[in-house]
Amino acid sequence: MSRLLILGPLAGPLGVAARMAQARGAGIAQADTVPAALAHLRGPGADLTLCHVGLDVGALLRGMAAERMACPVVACGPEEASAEAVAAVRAGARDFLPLPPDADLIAAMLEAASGLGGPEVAPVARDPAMLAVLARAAQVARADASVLITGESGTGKEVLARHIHAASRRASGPFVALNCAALPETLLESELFGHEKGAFSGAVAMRKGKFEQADGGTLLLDEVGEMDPRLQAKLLRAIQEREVDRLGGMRPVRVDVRILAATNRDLVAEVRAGRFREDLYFRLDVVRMRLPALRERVADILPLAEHFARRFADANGLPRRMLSPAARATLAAHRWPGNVRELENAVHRAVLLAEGHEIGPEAVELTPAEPSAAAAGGATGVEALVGRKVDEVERDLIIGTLSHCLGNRTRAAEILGISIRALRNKIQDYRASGLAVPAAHGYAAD
Ligand SMILES: Nc1ncnc2c1ncn2[C@@H]1O[C@H](COP(=O)(O)OP(=O)(O)OP(=O)(O)O)[C@@H](O)[C@H]1O
Repeated sequence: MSRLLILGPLAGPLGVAARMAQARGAGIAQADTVPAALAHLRGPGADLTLCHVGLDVGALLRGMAAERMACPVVACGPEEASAEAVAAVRAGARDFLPLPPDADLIAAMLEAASGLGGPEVAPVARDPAMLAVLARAAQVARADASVLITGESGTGKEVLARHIHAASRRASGPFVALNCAALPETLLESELFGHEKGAFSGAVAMRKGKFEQADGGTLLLDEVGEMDPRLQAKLLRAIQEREVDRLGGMRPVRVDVRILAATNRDLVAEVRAGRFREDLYFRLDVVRMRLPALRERVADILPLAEHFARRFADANGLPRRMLSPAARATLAAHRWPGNVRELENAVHRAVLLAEGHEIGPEAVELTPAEPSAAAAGGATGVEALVGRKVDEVERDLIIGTLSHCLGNRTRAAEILGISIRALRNKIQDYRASGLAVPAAHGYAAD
C-alpha cells in the first residue's frame, strides 16, 4: 500500500482528497502542522506528501531539504490561490492540486509519485512464460530469502515485488520501495539508513531510514545496480548483520526486513566490470526471477490491454468499452520496446481519444518506428522482401526468432504463432539441409 501524508485539516476538501486516494489503495496519515509532518516523515515516513497552501509549504520543503528527506510534496488549495501555488512550486513542490479535488488528478498524482498507481491488483498474466514466473513467485514468497528481479524497463518488476510481499508471511507488515537511481548519494544514504540528531547541520532530530520503516515487512531496492560502491558496502553490512547504522549513530539498530532488489542492468557484467560488489551480488541473488519482456509473452498483451482499458475508463469516469478487433490486432502486432508501461500508456491514450461505442485502431497511437514492419504492413518492410521466396523468408524469420530467444523453442514457437511440433519439423528440415540452427541453451534438446 502506498503511503500518503496529508498536511492540513481533514474536514472539507482535503478530506475528500484523502478518501479518493484511499479508494485508490493509498494508506493515509494526517498532520496539522509542519513540525508534526516532519516528525511523521522522520518516523513512519511516506511516499507522497500533500500540503495545503494555508500552511507554510516553504517551511516544510526547507525542513525536509535540511534533514535530507526526499519524499515528493504536492501543494494543494483553492483554485484562486494561484500566487500561493506559484510560490509553493518555486519552493520545490512537485505540483499543485486545486481543491475541491478532481478524482483524475488525484489518480494521476498518485501514479506520478511512481509505483503508486491504482489499487493494488494481482498481476495480469495469461502467457505460459508469465504464469511460470507467478508460480515461482508463489513458491519463493513464503521464504524470507532475498530475491533479485531482473527484466527490461517497464516489464513489471515492482508489480512482481509487491505481489511477492502480498503472498508472504510479511503481508501485514509494510512494503517500502526505494529507487536507488533517483537520488544523489548523500540523500540516498539518509533515505536508506536514516540519521541521528546532529549527524549533519540540518539534522535537528533522529530520522528513520527506509530499512527501519520496512521493519517487519519488505524493502524493494529498485535499480540497485546504480548504487555507488560506498553505499553498496553499507548495504551489504545491513543485510549481513540485520542491523543498520544511522548516519552519525553510535550503536546499530536491529531490523527485520526482507530484501527484494530489482535491476534492468546485467549485474553479472557490472560485477565483472568492478562496478558492483560481488559479495553484495550474491547476497541479493539468493533467488533470481527474470521477468520476460512483453514481446516474449505475447499472450499477455490483450489481457493486459483489456485490464488497462477498464482501469482507465473507471479512473476517468468514462463508460467501459471493448477494444475493436482491429485495435486488438494493432496492439498484438506491436513490438513493445517499452513493455507493459508502454502498453499501459498507449491504452490510456486510446481510452481518452476513442469516440464511439468501442475503442478503434485510430485511437491506438503507437510510435511509428516501433511496430514491426511485417505486423504494421509497413511499406519498407514488405518492399524489402519483394523478390524473395516465401520459404526463404520463413526460414530467416524462424532462425532469427530462435536466436532472439536464445534457442528456446517454446518461446520461439509462441512468438511465431506456430506449434512446437511444427517448429521442430522445420528445424529438422533446416538441419538436414546443412543449416546451423541456434542451439537451445539450457533447454531440452529437440
Ligand atoms: N502484470 C501486470 N499486470 C498489471 N499491470 C502491470 C503488470 N506489469 C506491469 N504493470 C504496470 O505497468 C507499469 C510498469 O510496471 P513496473 O513499474 O512494475 O515496471 P518496472 O519493471 O519496475 O519498471 P522500471 O524498470 O522502469 O522500474 C506499472 O504501471 C504497472 O502497474
